[in-house]
Amino acid sequence: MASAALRYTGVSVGYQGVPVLTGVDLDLRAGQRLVLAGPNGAGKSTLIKSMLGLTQLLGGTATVLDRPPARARGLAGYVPQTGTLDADFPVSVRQVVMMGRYRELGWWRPARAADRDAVDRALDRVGLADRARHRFGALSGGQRQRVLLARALAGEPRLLLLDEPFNGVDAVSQEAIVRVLREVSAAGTALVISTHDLAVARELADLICLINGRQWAAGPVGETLTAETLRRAYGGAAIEVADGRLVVVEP
Ligand SMILES: Nc1ncnc2c1ncn2[C@@H]1O[C@H](COP(=O)(O)OP(=O)(O)OP(=O)(O)O)[C@@H](O)[C@H]1O
Repeated sequence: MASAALRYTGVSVGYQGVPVLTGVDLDLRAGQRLVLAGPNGAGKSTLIKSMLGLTQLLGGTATVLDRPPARARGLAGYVPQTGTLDADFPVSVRQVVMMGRYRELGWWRPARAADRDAVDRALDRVGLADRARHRFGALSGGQRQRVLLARALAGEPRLLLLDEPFNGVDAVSQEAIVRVLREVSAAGTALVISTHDLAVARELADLICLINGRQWAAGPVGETLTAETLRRAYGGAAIEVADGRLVVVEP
């Protein structure tokens, strides 16, 4: 049984042969939560997409669930940045979550009892079972994000990738998402979560990878989110205030 969810060694990623992020070393195991932290444009989305084989690997070696990234695409759950699924598209919440079963099912086959059960469990988990028949586009931004999380969970992935899952999300939905992420990691799913919000990073991470064009630090939270590494990664002043929260003032 494979144990490595992710293994990156000296990885560079980019577009049209030009790197936007270099020097990435990652080792993620079952049940661990890795936060990719860095300012806007740091390369967080690019790095997450590389884990699905969607951006070009320009150097180093990368395996995802012990395979080349492109071959892990159907196996890893993915919650893209909000706005990538058109809210006007006339589909129900249940139909969106059922898309998470297409790997099992093939999109052309009718859903089986096991698929319907997985969809029910996923909707229940994010607290939206009572919205199953509602139109996806009629939900709030936070609820839509929970539906997209349910879609990824319906595939019962061993690795779950979330790109800025709290952007445009209200406090109630954020709390619900944090709770679910803790539950699924406790049950053995490895998580990668990108965020520019260091308070969120601190709250959720077992491991942090601090990036901005290159990897500046990676490891356990206490060793990684120091004022010094933050100052380097953000290129500005990082101030640790009295309650232990870090504030970054970008130049
Ligand atoms: N398709 C693309 N082609 C060329 N360059 C791109 C492409 N997508 C992103 N980039 C560039 O790669 C760099 C990293 O972008 P990326 O979206 O990965 O950062 P990010 O940390 O996710 O930022 P944000 O928080 O703003 O989404 C940026 O300089 C961006 O302009």
